[in-house]
Amino acid sequence: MSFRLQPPAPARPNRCQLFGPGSRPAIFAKMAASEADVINLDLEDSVAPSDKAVARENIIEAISGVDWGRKTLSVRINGLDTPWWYRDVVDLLEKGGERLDQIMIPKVGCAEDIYAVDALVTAVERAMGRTKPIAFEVIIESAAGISHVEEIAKASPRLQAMSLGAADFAASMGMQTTGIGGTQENYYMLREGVKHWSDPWHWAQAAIVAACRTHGILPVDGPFGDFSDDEGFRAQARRSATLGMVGKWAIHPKQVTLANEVFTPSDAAVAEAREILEAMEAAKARGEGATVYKGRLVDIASIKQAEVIVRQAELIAG
Ligand SMILES: CCC(=O)SCCNC(=O)CCNC(=O)[C@H](O)C(C)(C)COP(=O)(O)OP(=O)(O)OC[C@H]1O[C@@H](n2cnc3c(N)ncnc32)[C@H](O)[C@@H]1OP(=O)(O)O
Ligand SMILES: O=CC(=O)O
Ligand SMILES: [Mg+2]
Repeated sequence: MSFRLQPPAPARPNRCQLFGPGSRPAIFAKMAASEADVINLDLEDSVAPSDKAVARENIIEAISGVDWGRKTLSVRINGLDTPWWYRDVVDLLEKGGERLDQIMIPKVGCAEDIYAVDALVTAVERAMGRTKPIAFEVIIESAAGISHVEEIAKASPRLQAMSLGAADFAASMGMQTTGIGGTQENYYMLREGVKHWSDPWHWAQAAIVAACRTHGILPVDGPFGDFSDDEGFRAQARRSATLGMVGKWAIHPKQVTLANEVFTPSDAAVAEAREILEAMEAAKARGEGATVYKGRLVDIASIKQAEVIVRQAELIAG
């Protein structure tokens, strides 16, 4: 470990973030009754421009009017390039009550975007005498966002989570696809006439995970658009979990179970992690830093790997 220690990410479950348009209040209670760890009420791209004001009112009413249980409650505000975002922030904080946990800032391109929202949020919080500071989460979904991902990750102590937004990211990068996440038909290598598909999201995900882990933020995989393709969702989510992401968005309620399944370590994985910790305890008692577990090397780094899995399981168990 460097002299500068890696800070821990917020200790809360974030396996699934369920989205719903703020212009569709009929689904709010269904969202609250879901098994998602985080609820994202949307004011941005799932809401038509003509519905922005009414969606804001719906959400303000629902923040205190719906029982959200122990879920993290987040509202996605409009982007900083729109005329709506400042009113989103001011009204949510002035009229929304203390139950709101988090604001999601979309399409961030640089640290100054976070600074601007932080300044406004701080002023309204002080004016209102709010006692619970609002947390931030951001979406990396543009060429500028991914280019400045590390400076964004350290932009504010309010920042708790960072998602990859595959749809806007693809558009901003000029990617030749209308698919939202997952396998892209034309992204393959050819060897002896056989196609081998690669993962076009991999590098952006890895950059996000590295920035998040450096600064103690939760890295999250964004939407998977084809909600009729459960296996496609699982495959995308498994790759994200393997890379270090802690959860994934659900854009339809049927994706919640899938995300929870993938981002909850299996009983077998937790049992194996605990066995590795025991094997290393025994090794330590013998004065050894390395030993053999099921025919393979485990050493002091394996303790940290096993602890990641055990900590995830404990966090989810509450
Ligand atoms: C891509 C880039 C992004 O920014 S993604 C994030 C922004 N997008 C969103 O928030 C979209 C969220 N999803 C939705 O609006 C809807 O799920 C869409 C995809 C339009 C499908 O809605 P709909 O045609 O009603 O689906 P359905 O008939 O299969 O619904 C079955 C039951 O589930 C309900 N439902 C629907 N959506 C949600 C939701 N997001 N959260 C909770 N419940 C939901 C429906 O009301 C329906 O319930 P019931 O069985 O009639 O009681
Ligand atoms: O906001 C999410 C996206 O994929 O775009
Ligand atoms: Mg987007």
